[in-house]
Amino acid sequence: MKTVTAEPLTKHAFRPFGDVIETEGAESLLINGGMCRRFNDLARVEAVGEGARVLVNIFRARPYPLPLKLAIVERHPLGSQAFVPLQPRPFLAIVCPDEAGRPGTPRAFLAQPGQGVNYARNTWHAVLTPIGGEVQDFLVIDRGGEGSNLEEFFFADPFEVRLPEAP
Ligand SMILES: NC(=O)N[C@@H](O)C(=O)O
Ligand code: NI
Repeated sequence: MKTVTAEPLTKHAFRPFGDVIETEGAESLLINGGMCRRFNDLARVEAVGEGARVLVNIFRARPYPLPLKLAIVERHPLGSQAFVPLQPRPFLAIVCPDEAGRPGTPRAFLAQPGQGVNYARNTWHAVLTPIGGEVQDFLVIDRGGEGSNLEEFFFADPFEVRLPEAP
């Protein structure tokens, strides 16, 4: 089984797959008479196709044991999908480049507390992957409407996803 080792989640590294939702390095402005700082326009939300609309959801997700066996990835051709943790704990964002309509080698990004992700429309990704042993809630922003918004791919040879060795 091929091994994928998680790498730090950074805007630059994640750019080909979507957005990192975080205040670090984000443009912001003071609003409400100086009582609030708005970190603005952090992700590109897309919802296309017949009857498309943006959904705001909460996912209460169970954690996965590590190392993770990754046998399937998916993508949403009609919309983006954002995951923002509601508890400040790490999670894994696993994505693949598209290679002529099939997912290439996965890349796993370890999101730190304070980071969320937005998968760009049609980006191959693993389903929501909390780690660390506790159920975790996520605010999820994605697309509703008509038509099929899910394409799945089953790897003939699953990958093993693990965290980097402690320094
Ligand atoms: N099924 C669903 O709403 N969630 C998945 O798309 C996912 O990426 O977790
Ligand atoms: Ni998804």
